[in-house]
Amino acid sequence: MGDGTIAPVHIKDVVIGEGSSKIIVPLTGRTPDDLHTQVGALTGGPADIVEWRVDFFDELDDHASVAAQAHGLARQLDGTPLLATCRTAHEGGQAVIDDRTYADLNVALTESGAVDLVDVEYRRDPEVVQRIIAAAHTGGVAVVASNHDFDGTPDRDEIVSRLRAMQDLGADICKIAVMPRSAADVLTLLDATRIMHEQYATRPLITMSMGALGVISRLGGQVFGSAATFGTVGAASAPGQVDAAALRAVLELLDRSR
Ligand SMILES: O=C1C[C@@](O)(C(=O)O)C[C@@H](O)[C@@H]1O
Repeated sequence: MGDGTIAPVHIKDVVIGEGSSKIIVPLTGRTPDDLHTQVGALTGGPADIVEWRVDFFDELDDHASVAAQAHGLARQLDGTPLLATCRTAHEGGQAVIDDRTYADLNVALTESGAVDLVDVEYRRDPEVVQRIIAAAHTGGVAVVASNHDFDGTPDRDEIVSRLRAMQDLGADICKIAVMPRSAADVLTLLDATRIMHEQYATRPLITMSMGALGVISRLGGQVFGSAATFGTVGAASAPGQVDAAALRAVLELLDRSR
């Protein structure tokens, strides 16, 4: 049981789980040149954290090249924390890889020394998940355990139980994205976030209801206990993400009213 105390996660100058919701901007470039251009467009913008969606990268199979690209991004980001995410096709991403390759890739990323956080799909093979979490923690990389449901919204207890399972695995941050079919589904996600945050969480959560119906959860999720939200500078990485600058304006408005 959580006792209402969430341990914030400190990544460079950013504290997740304290203060305003953090804005995470995804990069979806396929080549080093595309990625360089995308990072260039972030300068002076609202990104607190940048997510590299490694599954979009053309050279995904070459782990040395992935690690080199991570270093290139970290250099160009110059202090903005970097989250590496390989989203598999099981969870709505581009990567069609087996669990062992998934583990090798994520371990290579954590051992590169270039990334600050790594996304781990907690429903991959349990040994694989443990291997990545151990490697990340050995290297001082924070683990964002994740789960995506692009087909629908599980019921409230199921969402809470998935977030609790991620926490029990030793994740530093627990994240879930679900697809609403109705306004009630959006409320289900928000209420599950609230229950988890108030009753069980000992670490920060990131939750969102995707698609057009779910946008409200990306704007106001922090009221219910979501510590970060994804917004775009250019291309989106999931349905329902809104422009990061507009998102910043909304977050500031909410902060001013609190
Ligand atoms: O897990 C998430 C959340 C996300 O799917 C979203 O809905 O904003 C976007 C992904 O890039 C990220 O890895």
